[in-house]
Amino acid sequence: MPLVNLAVVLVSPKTPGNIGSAARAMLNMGARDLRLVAPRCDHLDSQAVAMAVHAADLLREARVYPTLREALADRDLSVGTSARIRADLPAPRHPAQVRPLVRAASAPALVFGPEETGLVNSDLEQCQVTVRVPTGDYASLNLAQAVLLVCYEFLQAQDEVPASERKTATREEMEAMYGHLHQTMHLIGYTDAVRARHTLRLWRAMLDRALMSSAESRLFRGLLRQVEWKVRDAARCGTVEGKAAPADETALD
Ligand SMILES: C[S@@+](CC[C@H](N)C(=O)[O-])C[C@H]1O[C@@H](n2cnc3c(N)ncnc32)[C@H](O)[C@@H]1O
Repeated sequence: MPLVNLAVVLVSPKTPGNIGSAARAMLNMGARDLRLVAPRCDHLDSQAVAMAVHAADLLREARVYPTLREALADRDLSVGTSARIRADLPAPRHPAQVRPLVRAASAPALVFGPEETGLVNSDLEQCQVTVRVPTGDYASLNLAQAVLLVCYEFLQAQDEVPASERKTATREEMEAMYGHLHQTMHLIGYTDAVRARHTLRLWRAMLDRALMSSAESRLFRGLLRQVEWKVRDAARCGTVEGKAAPADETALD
């Protein structure tokens, strides 16, 4: 079965040959949707076309985005990839461990980083999960080889069970929800400008694990709207019902 609706996102790739080889690897695994975020070279360069071989159409059809957020907006699962383990982010998983997530998704994306540096933390924060292909001591795979291996793993997952009918929230809906959560946290004094990023990161990791549906993300935002309304109404009337939570109950970070 081909990887019907999988998008492969290359963030800021530098070398045309790598983009062409990545396109070839995608076609090998049955994926066709290539997305480039702020590429640093021409993806239709002759070297890219030569390395793509029969996948040159994927290069011609590739879409270019200014930001990762825009490239992921219509996706319901985004999986980051990294050769490195980062101290300040959740540990990456073995690719086989994300099979249940892949099976639940109807519009997944795989995100790969630039050749020299890999994805930065703010890119990985936009992914529900990060995977790392186990290797020998030298962990850094060539970009196209990483695309081939991780797409292969996705293919195995999709082959096991047909895609679910459940409508998982898109990344655009989830990002809008996180923006709303951020705003509400500030309004109620749950966090401040210094701690906000870290606090939100903890909440994002927890809520991303829930694989919310569109309806559930709207339900959550309904709760946030009610909190906002209540706080503003109390401020208008000069009363606040109930007590604020003790500091140690809210201080997760
Ligand atoms: C050449 S690597 C970048 C290496 C970079 N020095 C780093 O430490 O992340 C280019 C991209 O291939 C993917 N990649 C390379 N090795 C990987 C591995 N072992 N597991 C998962 N992805 C890998 C990642 O997307 C990475 O950003």
